[in-house]
Amino acid sequence: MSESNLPDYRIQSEAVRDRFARIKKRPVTMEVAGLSKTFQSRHGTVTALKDINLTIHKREFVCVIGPSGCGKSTLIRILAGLEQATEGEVRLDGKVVDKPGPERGMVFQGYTLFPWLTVKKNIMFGLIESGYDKGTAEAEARQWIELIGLSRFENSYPHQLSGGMKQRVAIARALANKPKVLLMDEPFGALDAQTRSKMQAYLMEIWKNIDVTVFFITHDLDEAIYLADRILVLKANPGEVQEVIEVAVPQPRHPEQFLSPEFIATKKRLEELIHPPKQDDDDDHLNLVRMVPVNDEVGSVF
Ligand SMILES: Nc1ncnc2c1ncn2[C@@H]1O[C@H](COP(=O)(O)OP(=O)(O)OP(=O)(O)O)[C@@H](O)[C@H]1O
Repeated sequence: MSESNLPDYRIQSEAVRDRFARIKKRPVTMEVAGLSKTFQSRHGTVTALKDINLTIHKREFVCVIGPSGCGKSTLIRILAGLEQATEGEVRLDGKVVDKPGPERGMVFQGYTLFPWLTVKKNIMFGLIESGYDKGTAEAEARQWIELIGLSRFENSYPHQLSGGMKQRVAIARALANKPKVLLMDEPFGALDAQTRSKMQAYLMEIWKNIDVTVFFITHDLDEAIYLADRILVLKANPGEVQEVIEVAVPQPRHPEQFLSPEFIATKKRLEELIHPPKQDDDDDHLNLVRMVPVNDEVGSVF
């Protein structure tokens, strides 16, 4: 499809409009209000986040995208309660977040499973911590292991699993505690392309069946469009909201939609926001100096 034939990325079909209207009527799960974060470093003050405002409704899937250094990880760490805001606040069901809590599950890129525990015991760990007796925790863990299709591996250790399997266990472990919000920081970033797309489809499938709100950071534009109801686009220096996009691609999502006009139009918009055309005065061009003479190529065109 040529660019001139693309629809405006903001145009929604009636079904998509209705879906967003329904989402907005749901209760607010998480609210980010006037959030700013500065760090003091050797080079001075870094404004990692500046005046971020966002309201996320129950069972919404929000993706965050932006160039390196725009504050994505800082934002998710503040939502997790691992980092404190300099200004503003985060509220979960109306309560201010100031420390980690069981109502927020986390899945990060590095496999955060306990290497010395089996799949089953990794999933049981949080359940026992939150007061389940061993028998109930074990029964609950088994249900999750079945749901993620790893029953044959319940007694395996993380090093015996592939990257995709480890992330499935990490997701199950986070969801077993029945969090209200699942915070995911580039959870599939370390996976090869094929495993990554399987994991995306798989996460969609789980999310359809579970009452959880998802906040998901990614560098991958296709991943953001495929997964998200809304995409929060940040810019760097300082980390500010550029745009919040309601994805016009209908739900439920399926891989054929990657070629749909709405998908391509949204991707084009994200590319414009994240990789704007270079200005002449940009100072990040390569300054290549030939270090050794390559006489046979002088004047040649290659
Ligand atoms: N503990 C810290 N001390 C000082 N500066 C920090 C600290 N943590 C983050 N920063 C700075 O804050 C800004 C945002 O960092 P952050 O890691 O949140 O960005 P990001 O969007 O997640 O980056 P990437 O996509 O590369 O992971 C960067 O300029 C970073 O150098």
